[in-house]
Amino acid sequence: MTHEAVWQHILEHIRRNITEVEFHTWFERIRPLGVQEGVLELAVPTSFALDWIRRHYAELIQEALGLLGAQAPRFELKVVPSTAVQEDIFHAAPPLDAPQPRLNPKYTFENFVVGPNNSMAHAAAVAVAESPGRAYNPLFIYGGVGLGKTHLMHAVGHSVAKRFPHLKVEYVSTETFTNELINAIREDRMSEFRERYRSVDLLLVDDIQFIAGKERTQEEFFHTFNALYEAHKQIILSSDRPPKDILTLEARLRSRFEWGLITDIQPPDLETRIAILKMNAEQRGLRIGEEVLEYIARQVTSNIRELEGALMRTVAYASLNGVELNRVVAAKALSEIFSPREVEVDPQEIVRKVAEHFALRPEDLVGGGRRKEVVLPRQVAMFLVRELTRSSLPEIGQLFGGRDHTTVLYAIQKVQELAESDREVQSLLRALKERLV
Ligand SMILES: Nc1ncnc2c1ncn2[C@@H]1O[C@H](COP(=O)(O)OP(=O)(O)OP(=O)(O)O)[C@@H](O)[C@H]1O
Repeated sequence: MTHEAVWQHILEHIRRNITEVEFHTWFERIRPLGVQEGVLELAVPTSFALDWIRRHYAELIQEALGLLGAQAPRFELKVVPSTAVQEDIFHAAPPLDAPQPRLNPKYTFENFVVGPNNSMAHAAAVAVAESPGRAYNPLFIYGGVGLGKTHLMHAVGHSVAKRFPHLKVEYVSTETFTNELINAIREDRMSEFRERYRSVDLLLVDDIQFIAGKERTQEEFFHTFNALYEAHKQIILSSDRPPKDILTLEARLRSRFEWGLITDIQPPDLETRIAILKMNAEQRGLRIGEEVLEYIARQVTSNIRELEGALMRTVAYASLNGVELNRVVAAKALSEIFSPREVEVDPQEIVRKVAEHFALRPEDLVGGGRRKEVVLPRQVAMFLVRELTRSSLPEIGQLFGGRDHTTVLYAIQKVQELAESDREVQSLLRALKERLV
């Protein structure tokens, strides 16, 4: 199974470096066969393809292998005529009688790990899936990049499609909605466009923040929204921020987005990250030790897509170099993508350590209290989270009880100033950092 992880990584690199047409023509039919003594074996469908790939893409494949940490990057091509065409999950041929919504088959409720960071959003999604159009309408899910918003939306889509096969489910990104609208206007097909979106029973719209500033799209979406809402059809929207923070959004749309339930997804804590990695490894048939999983989970704290990428990179690295996957190997595999400041630090751990140092409880630091004894420790904790993790200012604000990013910025500047003028603060920060990294 590990050779497939290696190949997926190589494909990602190749895809970034060639055109879609080239990728589709030459790479989608290649199948990884295995890794023998550090050599990756690949099956291609014809000898013509073998020749072409060897002549035109060998360097690119070697480069990708090198980036994965292969010491002596090598691969071998073999002709295997029966190689099936790789099925593109998003464009799998729909059955003739029922067009399937554009849903990723992997994004189901069964594959979604529930933790304290997403339990509200998950519960709301389940409720909506059980009685679409009746529970919360619209359901508005917001949260940072790669935290599972799309996954949850698709999970509702799958569940509804299974429970209520007669209902029509449509998933669309705001970008696609906008492009389709532009094309419909240009080609004089507006009534077809309207019919398409107003005839669905469950409409899932991803990244709705991108509607900001697009007047015509807002206008059209407003009417789609009203038509569906009035007919008790379910609408689910995802965004990287709550409606009130989407600037240049028409007031009438904003208020509609706020009619139902607004729920957020926060970055997962360490335990949830480990559980996600565990599930991922199991699904791919990989057996990976607890300590390796924990190590990876400590590296990537605020983006689950990156967390999964780190797991696959680690597996690929071990496989290509023919070594057993342990903590040291994982550290080597990830050392190039994570600079030292990001290594090993979990924001929650910073809060715990700082609280412990000042003989406070972690809840005191993330809570709303403004007692003098907690103000400086909280500012120090915010400063360290900024220094030692990749959390953004709004993410830090959220971690510390939903504070505004300007408060976080103020805290960081304050500690910075103190550190420059006060030796005691300097040594405090040094001591805390040593205990954390
Ligand atoms: N709770 C979870 N359990 C299991 N996998 C998860 C979970 N949350 C996210 N993932 C996985 O993380 C990856 C990123 O998730 P997703 O694309 O849904 O994020 P997103 O919030 O929509 O990101 P973006 O802001 O980039 O659109 C996906 O592979 C998804 O399956």
